[in-house]
Amino acid sequence: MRTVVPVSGSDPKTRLSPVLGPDERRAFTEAMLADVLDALDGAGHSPDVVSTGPVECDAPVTVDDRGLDALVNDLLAEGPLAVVMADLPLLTADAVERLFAPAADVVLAPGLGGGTNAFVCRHPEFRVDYHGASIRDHRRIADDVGASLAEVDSRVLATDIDEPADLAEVLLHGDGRAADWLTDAGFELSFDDGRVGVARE
Ligand SMILES: Nc1nc2c(ncn2[C@@H]2O[C@H](COP(=O)(O)OP(=O)(O)OP(=O)(O)O)[C@@H](O)[C@H]2O)c(=O)[nH]1
Ligand SMILES: C[C@H](OP(=O)(O)O)C(=O)O
Repeated sequence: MRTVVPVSGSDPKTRLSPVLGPDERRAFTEAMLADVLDALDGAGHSPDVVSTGPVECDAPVTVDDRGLDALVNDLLAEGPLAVVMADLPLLTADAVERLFAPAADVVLAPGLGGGTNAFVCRHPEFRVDYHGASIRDHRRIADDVGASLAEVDSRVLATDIDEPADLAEVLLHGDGRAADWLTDAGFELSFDDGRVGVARE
C-alpha cells in the first residue's frame, strides 16, 4: 500500500504566525515531518512526501501544487492508500501499527478539533473532504460508499500542531526533532493562571 505524507511546504502552518516567522514555520514543519517519518520507518513503512514546495526530509519528495483534497482524491483513484499528516510530532511506531492493524475498508484517526490526521483506505470509492471537522464528513462518506469503518483512538495520532497553544503538547510529551527545535528556538512551558502554555525567551 502506498503511504503518503502531504506537506504544505510552500507556506506551512500559517496559524503559527503569531509565534513563528515564515522561515521558522518552514523549519519547524520539517522538524515535525522528520518525527512523522521516523515513526513510519519504525513501523516498517516507507512513505513518500508530496509537498506544495521544496522540503528537506529523509524520504522521496514530489513537489505538487494540487490542493489537499484534489491531491489525495487523485491518489485514492489509483488504489489503496494511507495518508499520514506531517504535523503529528508525537507520533510513534506503535500508533502507526495500530492505524494499519484493523481489517476495515477505511481506518480513520481523528484529530483534536475534528480533523482527520491519518487514514488507511482499501475501498475504491472512498474519497476525502478535508477541513471543517472533516472526521464527520469522512465517517459519512465511508458509510455512503458502503465501506466498513474503524477508528483509532490514539492521543499521539490525534495531536496535530495547528495553533500556538498546541506547542505545549510538543514540549510536554515530545522527545524528537520538533521538541528539540522548539527548545533550541527558546520556547519553554509557561504556567500562567493554572493553564499550561508556552513562552519564548
Ligand atoms: N501537499 C499538500 N499538503 C497540504 C496542503 N494543505 C495542507 N497540507 C498538509 O496537510 C496537513 C494538515 O493541514 P493543515 O493543518 O491545514 O496545515 P497547514 O496548511 O500547513 O496549516 P495552516 O496554514 O495553519 O492552515 C499538514 O501536514 C499540511 O502540511 C496542500 O494543499 N497540499
Ligand atoms: C487537513 C485538515 O487539518 P486541520 O485544519 O483540521 O488541522 C483536516 O484534518 O481536515
